[in-house]
Amino acid sequence: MTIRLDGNQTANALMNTLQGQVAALKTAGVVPGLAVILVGDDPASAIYVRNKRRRAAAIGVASTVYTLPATATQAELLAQVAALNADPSVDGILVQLPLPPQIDAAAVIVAIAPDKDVDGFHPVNVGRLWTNTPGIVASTPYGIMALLHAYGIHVAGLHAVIVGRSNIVGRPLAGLLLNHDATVTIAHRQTAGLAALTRTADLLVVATGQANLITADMVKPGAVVVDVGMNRDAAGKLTGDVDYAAVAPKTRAITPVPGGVGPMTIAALMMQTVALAERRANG
Ligand SMILES: Nc1nc2c(c(=O)[nH]1)N[C@@H](CN(C=O)c1ccc(C(=O)N[C@@H](CCC(=O)O)C(=O)O)cc1)CN2
Repeated sequence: MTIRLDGNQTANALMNTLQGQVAALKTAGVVPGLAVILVGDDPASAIYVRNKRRRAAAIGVASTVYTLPATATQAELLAQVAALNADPSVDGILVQLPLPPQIDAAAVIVAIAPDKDVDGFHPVNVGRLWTNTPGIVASTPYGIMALLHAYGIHVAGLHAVIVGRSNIVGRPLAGLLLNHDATVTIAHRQTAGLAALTRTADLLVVATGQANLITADMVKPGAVVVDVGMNRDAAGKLTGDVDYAAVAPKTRAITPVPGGVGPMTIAALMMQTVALAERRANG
């Protein structure tokens, strides 16, 4: 029988644990602080930021959202980052992506203090991941690993195929899976023979932004399938990159969209914010 990897349920369980950790921190005089910078008026980003704030409030993390207009300059954004770097009450800083075109996202990420970079996008944290001394890791890959762990799915020895090579998902997930002894292949737009490759995957992770890219014939029977896609159809309905109805019966386990990886992304952000606050509490 196929296991539905329920991100909502798993995230809620993790939140309960985090609530206890935050209460213990507060008793020790430390309130975990999360700063979120939102630039512009992308509607999806506004929803994700609102959900981050709600999740933070629910477990007792003090979160502040700094909203800058779509016309904000690079200098204004860097000044905001610098102020938060210097604020001792802030444990984690993140800049919601995507950014407006006049902003150089890489330059902004590199300006965040690496030990406050709760998104794990700073090159120092990327280097830590790829040298297998990870501290903070990108939230979506971290959330995927937590989801697999919650369902007792061990990746050691599995052939993991990741379709998508973004800095937010594909690349950091490859590092994490490798660190957990999976054999990893990353596929992308230029990969020839995608279907032949995905059919070799024991663990197939898809993060392309192409609705229904993965069809049943592209999946090995008994594979674990993780769908990171978030696509809106003409009616506004959210779908993943995997044809869920056709693929699910072939799999050992699969994430739904919505309710799979998305909620785990925010849970992972909270886990890492609390971990940074614990680091502060422990000196
Ligand atoms: N600075 C960052 N920017 C972005 C990140 C990130 O990790 N850091 N990831 C994504 C957006 N994102 C979090 O920021 C995110 C996306 C989706 C979800 C989620 O819960 N999705 C729901 C569906 C929501 C809906 O109906 O639209 C689900 O899958 O069930 C959470 C977080 C890009 N930017």
